[in-house]
Amino acid sequence: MSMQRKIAVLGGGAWGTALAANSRRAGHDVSLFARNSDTVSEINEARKNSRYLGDVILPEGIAASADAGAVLDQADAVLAVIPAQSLGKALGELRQVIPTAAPVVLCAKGIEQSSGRLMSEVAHDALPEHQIAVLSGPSFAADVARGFPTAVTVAAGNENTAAQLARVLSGPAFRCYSSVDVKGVELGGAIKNVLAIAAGASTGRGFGASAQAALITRGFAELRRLAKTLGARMETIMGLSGLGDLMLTCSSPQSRNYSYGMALGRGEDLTGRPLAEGVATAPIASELCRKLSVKAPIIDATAALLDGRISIDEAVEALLRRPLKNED
Ligand SMILES: NC(=O)C1=CN([C@@H]2O[C@H](COP(=O)(O)OP(=O)(O)OC[C@H]3O[C@@H](n4cnc5c(N)ncnc54)[C@H](OP(=O)(O)O)[C@@H]3O)[C@@H](O)[C@H]2O)C=CC1
Ligand SMILES: O=C(CO)COP(=O)(O)O
Repeated sequence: MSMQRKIAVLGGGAWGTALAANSRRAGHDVSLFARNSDTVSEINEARKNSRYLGDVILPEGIAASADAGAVLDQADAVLAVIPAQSLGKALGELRQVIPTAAPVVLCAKGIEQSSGRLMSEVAHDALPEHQIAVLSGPSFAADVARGFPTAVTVAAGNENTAAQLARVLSGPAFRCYSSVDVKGVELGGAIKNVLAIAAGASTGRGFGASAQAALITRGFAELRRLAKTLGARMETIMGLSGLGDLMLTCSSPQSRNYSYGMALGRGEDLTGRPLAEGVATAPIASELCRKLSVKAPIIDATAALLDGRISIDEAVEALLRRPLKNED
């Protein structure tokens, strides 16, 4: 059986375009829905998406369109690459035109601020008759768009669906591992963005590498606690979509969340910056932890910092002054 499929990508930003490029390199028929007509023409005519991916040249044959119905027609799999806070509304609007046989792979990393729902919960509510999967892991769009080696995890509740999607979405330099732990995979992606803002803020404020390592490690403990409480598997949290993505995002200014944190730490103007999903996820992640009685002082401090309730120095002082405890 030929592995060639029709892959429909929803979202013409950095990650949607990079995943379209990867799917094309994997030999699929690829169509991409972008709502911006300049993005559509540039992808079709110049094989570029300069607004989001600079001068990266995309593979031939990605068919971009602002007509979602045409993009989704006959699709075998759908990659939903719309930011977390807009995903529910967008999927609800597209429900009638997403083929019910096509699994919908969620690629956004975040928690819906208005409801506290994880992306899979948002999608199940918007598309109750579709199979939902998630793709997450350490993967900068620019790296994937350029065809640099990358590994991610694809999770679906059904083991065969996850394995099939991993086969279909893997490309020459893009290796997908499969998992049935949907919640674990999406939690890692959502929480690492919050922790990356904290790590970036620490760096931007001028604290050293030791502070950064402490924040990442203790932030990871908060992710583990939350994941355990929500029934995710620890192996997932220790894997690509958890620890792997945390390491990547908390250590590179290529990350928009980390660089947002750096700008915050330096006291720079934060208006007009690129998407940093952790900004919207931090307050709801903090609230979720509070509701579940999960101790998450770094997530809480990041939410308070973003909200302007405390300064970085006050946040650090409060973290350091907590009663001494066992390292668990
Ligand atoms: N960039 C990366 O390296 C990675 C990103 N991700 C995740 O992928 C998600 C998307 O990120 P990314 O692509 O980088 O973000 P970008 O900001 O680069 O692009 C977002 C895209 O989504 C479009 N969009 C927003 N709302 C809607 C909507 N309602 N309907 C249709 N399109 C919409 C925007 O359209 P317009 O251009 O018209 O504004 C834009 O093209 C995020 O959750 C991110 O965390 C995951 C892994 C890697
Ligand atoms: O999710 C990502 C890498 O895995 C991209 O991170 P940023 O959204 O912070 O750029």
